[in-house]
Amino acid sequence: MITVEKLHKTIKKRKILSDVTFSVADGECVGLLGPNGAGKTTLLKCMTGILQHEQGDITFNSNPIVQHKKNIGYLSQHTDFKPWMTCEESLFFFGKLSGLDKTFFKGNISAVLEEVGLKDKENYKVEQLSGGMKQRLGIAQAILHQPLLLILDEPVSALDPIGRNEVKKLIARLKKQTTIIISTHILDDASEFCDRYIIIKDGMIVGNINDVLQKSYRKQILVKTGNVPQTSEALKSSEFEHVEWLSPNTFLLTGAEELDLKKVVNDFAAKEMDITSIAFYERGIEEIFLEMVSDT
Ligand SMILES: Nc1ncnc2c1ncn2[C@@H]1O[C@H](COP(=O)(O)OP(=O)(O)OP(=O)(O)O)[C@@H](O)[C@H]1O
Repeated sequence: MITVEKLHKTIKKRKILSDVTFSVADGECVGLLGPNGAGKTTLLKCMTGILQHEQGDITFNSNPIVQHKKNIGYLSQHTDFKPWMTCEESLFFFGKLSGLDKTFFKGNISAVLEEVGLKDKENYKVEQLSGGMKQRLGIAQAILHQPLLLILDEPVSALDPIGRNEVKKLIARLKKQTTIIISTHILDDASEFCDRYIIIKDGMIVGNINDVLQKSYRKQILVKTGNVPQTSEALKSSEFEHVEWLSPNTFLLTGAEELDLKKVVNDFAAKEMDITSIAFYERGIEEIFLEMVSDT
């Protein structure tokens, strides 16, 4: 379990993180989402010990996280591989640079390259790799020492759809064996592997999308209808808090409390409304994210 409690970080006299508190359970894959400049990279760097925070605590299984550096794998937003080195040499170089035990990680390089799907590229130079392959090499470097916690800063944002797909598949595999915290701008991608999302804005945690999803579920029903004039009349007499027409024959019902779908269907049937489809409306994470980070 990782906990971040009342974290404050100032850079050049400017407050970058304020009172940041959250926790991540073992085995979770948590998305850290926020607009540009929200403080995601700063937060992740504080968690890896690259940056020092001035107030607050970050713990890993109840101990200060700095004592657990060997259990953390980190992929920074911009990898710094040398173009002339091969994949194998790159991993060896970075393993040595981060003070890993040589005998251990040397034997592990082959297995890790296999894990990220680069086994047949071990003698390729970095300059010969595609964007997706480079990012997978970055992840290989982050998992070389078999960390318990993997921190990935924007692993997919700079990639084309093919590269994104390669990296997404890899993350989906890794989440079965490691706790992952991942910052990203691409919400659709995040929804493919994240169990939960933490939203950060202006250096503060503004909420948890899952709480909003849970609270709003069953309060809205999306209906498609064939007989619009009669439908409009029937809705006037109903108990719904709000009716929003999304297209000439589609409307969204909002209840003050959770709605009973079966009852609504029966009521509409009694009023002889021609309903072609009816279901609870599930809001997307993008919609909720934009609402949470908007200034209005
Ligand atoms: N070394 C630094 N010197 C000055 N300001 C900095 C420094 N590092 C970060 N900042 C500022 O801190 C704020 C948060 O930056 P950070 O990189 O953590 O945000 P982010 O959410 O990761 O952004 P992005 O999504 O654009 O990568 C920004 O306003 C940034 O300009």
